Amino acid sequence: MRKVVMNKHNNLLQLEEHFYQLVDVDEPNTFRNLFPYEEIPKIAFNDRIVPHNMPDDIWITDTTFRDGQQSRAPYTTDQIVTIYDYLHKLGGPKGIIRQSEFFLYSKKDRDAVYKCMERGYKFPEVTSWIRASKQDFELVKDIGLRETGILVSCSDYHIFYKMKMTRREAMNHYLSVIRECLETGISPRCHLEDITRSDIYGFVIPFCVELMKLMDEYKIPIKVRACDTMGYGVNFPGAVIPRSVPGIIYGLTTHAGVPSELIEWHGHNDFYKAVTNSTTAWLYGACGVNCSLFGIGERTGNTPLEAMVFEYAQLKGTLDGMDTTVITDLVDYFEKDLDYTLPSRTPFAGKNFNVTRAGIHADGLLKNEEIYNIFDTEKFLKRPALVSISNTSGLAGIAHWINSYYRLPQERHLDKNSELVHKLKDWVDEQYDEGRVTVLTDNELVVKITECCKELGIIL
Ligand SMILES: CC(C)C(=O)C(=O)O
Repeated sequence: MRKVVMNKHNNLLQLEEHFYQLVDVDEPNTFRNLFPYEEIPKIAFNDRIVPHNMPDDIWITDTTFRDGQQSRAPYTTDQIVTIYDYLHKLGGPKGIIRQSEFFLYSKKDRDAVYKCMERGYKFPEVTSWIRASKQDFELVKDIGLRETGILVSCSDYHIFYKMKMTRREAMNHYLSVIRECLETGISPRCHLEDITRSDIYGFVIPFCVELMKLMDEYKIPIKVRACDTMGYGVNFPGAVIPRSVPGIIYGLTTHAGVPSELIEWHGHNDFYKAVTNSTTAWLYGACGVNCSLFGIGERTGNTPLEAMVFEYAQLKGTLDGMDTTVITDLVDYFEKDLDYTLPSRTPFAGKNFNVTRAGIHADGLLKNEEIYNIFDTEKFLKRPALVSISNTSGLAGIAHWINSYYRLPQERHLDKNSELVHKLKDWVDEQYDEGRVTVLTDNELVVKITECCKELGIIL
């Protein structure tokens, strides 16, 4: 079959014989050159450069209640509904957080779905994740959902070792399940598990070509979720597939003909690349990136949803109505109600993400907050830039701590010449001279400041 490939401006990119046939190998291709197992995985380059192709509309989808919940104690129904409310508010009226996926396994799972649907929000749309069986497709339909996720693992690790099938058998099996889903009138979202260890041209593209044929036949959208299950994806220009995120997205759009709006990237953070890989997927043609709140997900976690909110704003130059302050409300909710404390250095969310310690930095912060703060964190996250007090804080750091902790208006700001600041600095130095090795807590500082204020006859 001949295949004409155009870009979005209708220019002819390629005219080629369409020969992406399934390569039905006898032995699994485990890409031992890239994944030797007894050695650290390798990143190889062929220097093939893929063009940027960011869709005009990009969005975030959420897996807090699916991949997220898989890796922690289950949320109660009320907790799910509360988090769902927050996601709705965070995503804003344009629904930048477009969908959220839910298990349907137990009555409790289904109750949560009903309660979230009762909210009547357009966004995030409630979608499901099920065992791929006729009975479950009927369940999805009965509940009133439009789309469901189906597992279609695509690497030979899964096909040969887990499913004990050949590629042909796996593909036929997946296609018959997807056909069954379409027969029920439900739109399938195909989770291509372990895509970054799969044979892209020998399995993934031929399979997706078949999916696109089914989509044509049934006139029901079929989504392709590219799952970087083990976090092996890389975004470096010229890296080889299957590790290359640009290469995978290019293959899906250009060779399998999957439209951008039907492609999602699902990343994991095993090599610290979940965020950049997701941004890369956007840049090279996927409309959706699938994320979980605070990155809570299997092992090292998924792409943190809050990070992609800020990636979105940086790429698009606008938040498009997203309310970023909700991120701080969610942090408080997770800490107070779910007893989940985020690592203190977690970007945008951890206790210390915008806390400066060293005296010399605090001095800069005091002169102009922009020197050591990433953006107006008070405006966007209700989190003013802070300095914490330790042996390296210096007078400026102490002055800044008092100004921000007591929220003193600009005209009452203390500077490093203030008597109170000097008194406190003497006390802080004493603490560390006596061998203290930890940072001073807010409470300790407040007690000491109250005492000093009394002595000096000052009211803050
Ligand atoms: C189970 C699959 C779909 C997944 O979440 C992943 O690949 O990370």
